[in-house]
Parts: sequence; structure tokens; C-alpha cells
Amino acid sequence: MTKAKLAILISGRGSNMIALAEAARDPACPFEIVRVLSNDPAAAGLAEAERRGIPIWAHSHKGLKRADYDALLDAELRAAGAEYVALAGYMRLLSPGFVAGWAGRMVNIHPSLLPAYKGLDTHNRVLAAGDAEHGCTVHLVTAELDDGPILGQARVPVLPGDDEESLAARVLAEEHRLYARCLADLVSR
Ligand SMILES: Nc1nc2c(c(=O)[nH]1)N[C@@H](CN(C=O)c1ccc(C(=O)N[C@@H](CCC(=O)O)C(=O)O)cc1)CN2
Ligand SMILES: NCC(=O)N[C@@H]1O[C@H](COP(=O)([O-])[O-])[C@@H](O)[C@H]1O
Repeated sequence: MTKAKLAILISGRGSNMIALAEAARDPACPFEIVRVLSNDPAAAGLAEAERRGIPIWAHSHKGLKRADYDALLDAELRAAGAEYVALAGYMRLLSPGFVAGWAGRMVNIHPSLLPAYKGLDTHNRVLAAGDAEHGCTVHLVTAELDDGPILGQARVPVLPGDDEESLAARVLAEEHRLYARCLADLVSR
């Protein structure tokens, strides 16, 4: 079975990247990870990717125009032979030109039930609103932030006494299950 070549973009801890790497260890998994890339050379997830033998690329975006930085990113993705891109805690808005080059082949995981709570700080916003339910979403990436077609969602209850930490942990556990499933479906279409 020819596996789809997947590159993963991270900015920090990388637990979603690790969950995808674990899924890719299954011989039946339809994707293989060819590169982990980061806009932060100090991102904690990079060391774990290296430990797992996944080639990494890290380059700070600081001081570069967004489109110029994204052009470097694109060149590395092409050099890696990537066919699909997964954003996993990647905290930079990608430029329209870059997004157009990966249309239909780039996905993101977002910690809310989109279209609700686009952007940042989703857990605190859900708690402040007093919502009874929360969750996460995998969507195709478009130029518009958190606006692309939804591929999958997972729901969790908001429990009495929840704070940002307890709610984020409950959502993150669902993210790790949902992302690999949605990616396997996408690359198998
Ligand atoms: N063109 C797109 N780029 C990105 C998308 C998208 O849907 N379209 N999703 C995001 C991921 N994300 C939420 O899921 C997100 C990432 C970053 C930001 C943001 O405001 N970033 C600021 C800088 C913040 C920082 O450096 O800490 C910025 O880029 O100026 C909001 C939401 C990934 N990219
Ligand atoms: N707006 C993007 C965003 O907020 N993404 C969120 O950042 C976390 C990254 O964790 P990780 O680095 O452990 O995968 C995840 O919860 C992901 O949904």
C-alpha cells in the first residue's frame, strides 16, 4: 500500500503531532509522516519528532513578512515530498498564496465546535458563556481563519467545577482520537 506523504506543522508542545505519529505506526495507516516543521526552533514537540526519527525543519517567523516566511515553509514542504499538510497547534495565520497551493490537502484541528468560537482562548470563552457542551473540529484550511469545510467534530460535556485546564484536557483527549481518523479518511478518498 502506497502511503500518503503527510507533513505536520507545530508551534509548541506537539501532542497532536505525537498522536498522529502513533497512528502512523499502524501498518494499516494510510499516511506516513515525512516532516515535522515549526515556526519556533524551541518548540517542545521537535525533540520528540527527532526521537521518533521524523526529519524536522524549524525556522523563526520573526522579522519576516508573512508571505516571505510562508514561501520558505512551502519550499521545505515540496522538498520533503509532502502531499498533505496537517496543522497541529500551529499558531500562525497562513497567507492566501500559501493556502491556495495546498487547497483541499491541508487540514487544521481547532479546540471548539466550529463555527462557534473561532480564534484563540476557546476554553475560557466557552466557560464564560456557560455552555453545557464543547469540543473540537478538524477542518480544511482556507485563507479565512477557522472557516474551512468541516471534516469531523467531537463533543465533550462541560462539567460543574471545570476550569480552563480541566476542560482543555478533556477536549485534547478527543483531539488525539479525532485527528488521525479524519486524516485517514481524507487521504483515502
Ligand atoms: N489561513 C489560515 N491560517 C491558519 C488557520 C486557518 O484556518 N486559515 N488556522 C490556524 C490555526 N488557528 C486556530 O485553529 C489559529 C492560529 C493562529 C491565530 C493567530 O491569531 N495568530 C497570530 C499570532 C499569534 C501568535 O503568534 O501567538 C498571527 O498569526 O498573527 C489564530 C488561530 C493556523 N493558520
Ligand atoms: N488555534 C489553534 C489552536 O488553538 N490549536 C490548539 O492548540 C493545541 C495544541 O496542542 P499540541 O501542541 O499539544 O498539539 C490544541 O488544543 C489545538 O487544538
